[in-house]
Amino acid sequence: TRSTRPQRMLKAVQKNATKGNPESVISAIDYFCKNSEWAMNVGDEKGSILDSVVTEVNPSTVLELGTYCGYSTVRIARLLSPGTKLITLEFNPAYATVARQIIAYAGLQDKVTQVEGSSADLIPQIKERFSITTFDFIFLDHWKDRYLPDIKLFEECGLLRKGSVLLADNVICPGAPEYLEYVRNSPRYESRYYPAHLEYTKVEDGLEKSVFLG
Ligand SMILES: O=c1[nH]cnc2c(O)c(F)c(-c3ccc(F)cc3)cc12
Ligand SMILES: [Mg+2]
Repeated sequence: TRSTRPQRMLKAVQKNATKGNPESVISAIDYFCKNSEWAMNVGDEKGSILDSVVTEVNPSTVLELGTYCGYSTVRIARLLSPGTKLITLEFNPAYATVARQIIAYAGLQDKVTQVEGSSADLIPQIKERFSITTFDFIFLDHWKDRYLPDIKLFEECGLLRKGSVLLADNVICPGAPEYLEYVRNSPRYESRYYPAHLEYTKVEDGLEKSVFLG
């Protein structure tokens, strides 16, 4: 039976990247998406913005919503301080299976805890299951309709502290207008938009960075 796009992406990583070299894994995926098949990785332009925010925050506790094939997981994990782990959540088991192999190929499996399921189910379990009090950094890249309910869930579950940074992908395309309206008008957040483009295209998109003010 025909392979899936994530499986073909994994093959491209295994063929073109160097095992244990995260930069080469990132480059191999970007090359595949620019020259073979578009895929919904955050990409190199928005990925560089992600890198700069992660480096600035230097987080001890990290959550990613939406693993997909692990591209942004690798981008984030490669920048974390020794001993720091990130939790990444994926709803689609086929995506999670490919991500596990791509993260392992990059040699970053010890810095990543993969969880399969829905954010609505996972978020209320995090404190208990992972002994986390609050997150320093959260990357929202799962489903635009879950951005707003999930940020409210973070607040309700006490997972944010003064200074927690949330970075959301795709706030323009496909777009998360209700989320933007909330973080930009709530007195509890300081929000800033980073303009960029939809991965591997000229279409406008960008990242919204929102700092929880407590
Ligand atoms: O569902 C998504 N989850 C997370 N990230 C996405 C993304 O970065 C996209 F570009 C897109 C996307 C898909 C098809 C398009 F035509 C445009 C954007 C979707 C997602
Ligand atoms: Mg995205």
